[in-house]
This record gives sequence, C-alpha cells and structure tokens, in this order.
Amino acid sequence: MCIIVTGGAGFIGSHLVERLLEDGHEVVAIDSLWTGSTKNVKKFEENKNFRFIEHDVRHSLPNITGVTAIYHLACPASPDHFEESPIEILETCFVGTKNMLDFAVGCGARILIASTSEIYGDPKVIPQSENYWGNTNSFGPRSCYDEGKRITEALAYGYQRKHSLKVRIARIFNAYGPGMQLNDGRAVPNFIVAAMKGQPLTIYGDGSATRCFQFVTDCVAGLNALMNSEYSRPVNIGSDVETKVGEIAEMIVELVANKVGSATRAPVNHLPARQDDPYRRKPDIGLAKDVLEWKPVVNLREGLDVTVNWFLEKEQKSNGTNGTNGHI
Ligand SMILES: O=C(O)[C@H]1O[C@H](OP(=O)(O)OP(=O)(O)OC[C@H]2O[C@@H](n3ccc(=O)[nH]c3=O)[C@H](O)[C@@H]2O)[C@H](O)[C@@H](O)[C@@H]1O
Repeated sequence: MCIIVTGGAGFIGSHLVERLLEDGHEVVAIDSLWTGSTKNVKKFEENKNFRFIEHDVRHSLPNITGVTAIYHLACPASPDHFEESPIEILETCFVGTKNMLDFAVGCGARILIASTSEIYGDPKVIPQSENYWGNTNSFGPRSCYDEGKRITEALAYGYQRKHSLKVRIARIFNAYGPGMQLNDGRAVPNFIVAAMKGQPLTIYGDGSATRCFQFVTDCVAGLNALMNSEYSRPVNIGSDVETKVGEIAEMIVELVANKVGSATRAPVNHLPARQDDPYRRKPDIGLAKDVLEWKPVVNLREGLDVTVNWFLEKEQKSNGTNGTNGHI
C-alpha cells in the first residue's frame, strides 16, 4: 500500500510515518516545512519505502501513483500560529483540504483528516462527546483554527455525500511528545524549555484550566485504528485523564530539576488568561473504545519523562555537551 501523510515532517505526522514504515507500507510524506522540519524525517532517508516531497497542500498535488490511503494532517496547530497567520491557516484548512479530497477522489483512496478538540470551542459540556456541537467564537483570536477545522469536517462530509468518498475524521486532543519544536508555543514544550533554561514558566490564568494530554504514540495508534475501521463519523482521539495546567507545569518543573540535578526550581509567572482559551477540555472516548477498540496506554508521568529526556538530549546535541550541570 502506498500511503500519503500530509504534515509528514511535523510532530504527529513524523511519528505516524514511523509507524506506517514499521508496518511495511510505502509512505510519501508531504510537508511545506512551515511548522514541520526535515530533522523529523531524516531517520527515514535510507528506507527505500520512504519518500519526502516538499509541498504546500494549498497548491494541487504533483502526480503520485498507486495511493490507497491518505492521512491529511498538514496544518499549524499551536495557538501562537493562530495569532501570527490566521489567513494562511484558514486557507490550509479549506483549500488544502479540498486539494487533498480532490486527490483522494481522483485515485480512489480512503482519507483520514485530522480535526481537533478545538472544534468544541470553550465547551459548556464536560466531557465532550462527538454529539456535542461546541461553543466557538467565529471572530475570536482562535477562530481561524476552530472554524477552519469545522469547515474541514463540513467539506469532508460534502465529498462523502457527493462522491461516496471514504472519509475518516479524528478529533485529536492535546498530543505531546518527542518531536515537538522547541518554539512550538504549546504548553508542554514551552514549560519544558523554560524549566531547562531555569527561566520562569508562563501560565495564562491561575493554572486551574484543564487539558487531557495524550502521548503521541497513543494518538498515532488511534489514527491508525480509525483509518482501518469502517466507522465514518467523527471520533475523539485523546486521553480522558484531566489535569490542571498548573499541575502539569509543576510536574515538568520537578522532572527537569531531578534530571539536571538542580536545587533551584524554575519559578512560575502568571499572565492573564488568553481570550477564548477553553477553560476545561476533556474528551468522552467511549466511542473510540467501542468502535476502534482503542484507548490510550501511556500515563502522563511516563510520557512526560520520555519527552523531557528527548528535549534534554536535543539541547545537549545543539550545545555540543554531554552532561548537564545545573540548568542549561
Ligand atoms: O496540542 C493540541 O492538541 C492542541 O493545541 C492547541 O490547544 P491548547 O489546548 O490551547 O494547547 P496549549 O497551547 O498547549 O495550551 C494548553 C493550556 O495551557 C496554557 N498555556 C499554554 C502555553 C504556555 O506557555 N502557558 C500556558 O499556560 C494555555 O493557555 C491553555 O490553557 C490547539 O489549539 C489545538 O487545536 C490543538 O489540538
């Protein structure tokens, strides 16, 4: 099987590529390198089943033959990007997804599209099941992504109705793990990088906002199970263990301090909550458990441990040092 992964040099995409190659598939990773990096796919270079194409999905795809499945993940996903590039993100969600849907129709491939927890907005219902229609602000600072991903879903089901296309929609909740960019802007990498440098961690609000963080390999297993299922409506892919942002900051500070052997713990700095930042987010993952027989298996402490190690190694390599003596 030849499988396309758009966003294949990105954080989740590169882990997915790894999994698909391990499973013996031929994989074409497509990435504009806007937020992805060739560093994430360098390790696959020698694999004869792997091909990388630098391409922005907002433009029609080059000819690729024999494609049977497409994972369409390409899109910036950090709130920092929402502020910087709202129009480009909306274009990626609409034009980029339309290009991939047209391509899927052309080659008769099944397509899985990465949607997001963000389509539930700042939810008034806890936990969020797939039947909840959400509480989004169509003109707020996050709207390019919330509404962009909602149009992505609408477009996909338009193609399903009009072209009988096999569509899968994964609503991904807060994935984290090795492979995130140092400057990604999301909570986990921001907290790790600040703690490694011994700088204050910035918490927006009082730290009581919650998220359910899922380790990236769990997320990839969920995407894989959904692609291979016959279920064609949206499915939440996430952890249902709810953690306060302040708690995760504390966990990261402690982990980093233990690893670098520092007595000084990075301090926390509070700033006002960001506009429209969802206060509580927690998926109902009953549907995924039922129809995909999938559930996350990596607990938060274990996943954070692996992630912090990865960031420390990356920092050491870029500094050309082997050990850490206090903060980096
Ligand atoms: O990682 C993801 O999967 C999700 O990331 C973002 O959603 P968000 O939940 O806002 O992700 P973070 O930026 O990691 O923020 C989580 C919480 O931590 C807070 N935060 C973030 C960064 C930081 O430095 N400090 C801080 O307190 C945020 O205000 C928020 O309350 C995207 O909007 C989602 O679409 C995407 O699916």
